[in-house]
Amino acid sequence: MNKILIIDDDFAVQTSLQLLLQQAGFQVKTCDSPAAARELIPAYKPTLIILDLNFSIETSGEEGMKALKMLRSEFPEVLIILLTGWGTINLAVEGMKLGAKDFLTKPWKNDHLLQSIRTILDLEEKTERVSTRKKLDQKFDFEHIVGEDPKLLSILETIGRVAPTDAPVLITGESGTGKELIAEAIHQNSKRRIRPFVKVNLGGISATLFESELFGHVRGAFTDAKSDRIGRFELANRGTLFLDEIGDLDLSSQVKLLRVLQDRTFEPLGSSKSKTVDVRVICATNRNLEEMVSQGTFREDLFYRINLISVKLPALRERPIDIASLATYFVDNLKVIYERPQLKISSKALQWLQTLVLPGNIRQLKNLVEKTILLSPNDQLEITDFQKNITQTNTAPKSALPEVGTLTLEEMELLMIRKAMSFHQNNISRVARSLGITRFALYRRLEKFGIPYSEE
Ligand SMILES: Nc1ncnc2c1ncn2[C@@H]1O[C@H](COP(=O)(O)OP(=O)(O)OP(=O)(O)O)[C@@H](O)[C@H]1O
Repeated sequence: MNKILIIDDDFAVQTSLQLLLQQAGFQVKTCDSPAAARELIPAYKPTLIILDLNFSIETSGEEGMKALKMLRSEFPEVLIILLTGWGTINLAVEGMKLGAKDFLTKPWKNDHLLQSIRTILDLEEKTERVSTRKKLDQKFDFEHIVGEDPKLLSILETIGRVAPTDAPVLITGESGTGKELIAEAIHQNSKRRIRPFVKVNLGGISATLFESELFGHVRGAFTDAKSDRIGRFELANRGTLFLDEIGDLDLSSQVKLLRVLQDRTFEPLGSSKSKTVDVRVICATNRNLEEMVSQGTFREDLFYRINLISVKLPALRERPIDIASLATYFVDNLKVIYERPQLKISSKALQWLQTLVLPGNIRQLKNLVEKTILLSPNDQLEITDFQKNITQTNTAPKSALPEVGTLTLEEMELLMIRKAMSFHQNNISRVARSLGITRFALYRRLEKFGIPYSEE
């Protein structure tokens, strides 16, 4: 049984938490100071500690932070959840940086607290690593997600593991890398799957629209509000809310979002009646939120609230081994839709597709395949069929170097190797010669980038 220790100098808080957690099946002890906790922990060996940051002797929270530092350094294996008031939420953010697993604001909601504890314990327990696609498919439902690149497999492993918990997930990655697909897969593999998956695109949304869209409004709340409207939070109740382009949200909306994520309550625009919801939140963005936090354009507390788990999807150019299976998958789907059962891609064309620079990632590859199918009368699609549908900017740079900042040196190296492989039809000696390296050095790089080859 998991053991919990509550550290709080308020007797009322101690008893109410103890009662709640015991009823939920945990073994619980309480103490009223960090010093007492230090005595107790070695013998009691709690799995998780709930630490109140605001001891009543002083309200700045400094005492609580000192306690957290002590606990992290002396008992690093114990999981810690912080309790804090709204006034000191910045301390909780500092606490997350020091290794606390989550923070809750007072007054806490019992079910929210229990959910947070269970999620954190669950995540700690299931650390088993699965490595092959086959194994993952036996355990989870990733039906529409194609790919075997190790970077993708490790992402699928993570989302499979966290899907059943209520942990918020932040998905980052360039446009078209499959963020929405991953969000859907998390929902699909969770116990919320029979409930709604609601998507909201926050890109370019104004502050008023944000409120009425997410929280709903009552009739007359503003000039155009002719009738009541249910917000997306309520629609997603007991399901999953997918907030796309979270990095585009303005600061005043960020604070409103933080409140509802903290308290799980909100008021529709124009209403004073609070509503409570049970929603799992998944966010996505192609922006760098950490950088935005340091520039002050994204709230740090919101950042910590939404990314208990974060996954970064690789760009398609970082997982070229999946290009062939993705293209084949799109053809297999489209041949049914367009009633052309004989459609396929020649192996030369599949190899050629792997040499393309596709800044629009999987979406661009999908569009290219579809356009080619629509415009080509042939059942076997060849390089020339694809070439007609791809604009110059999409193909590998021919003479000029790409813009600074668009590619790293390593990505450039990978592109040049792929281009040379394609040009010399995988003849290793010629490829090595054209790149000015030895065959041995080329093999090493082919291994590193996971480019298939046959030894000479
Ligand atoms: N691994 C994959 N297997 C099959 N199809 C995929 C895969 N990843 C993405 N796709 C397809 O590529 C298209 C783009 O994916 P998606 O919309 O999820 O990307 P995104 O990262 O959310 O893009 P944006 O940032 O522009 O919103 C979709 O049609 C999706 O079904």
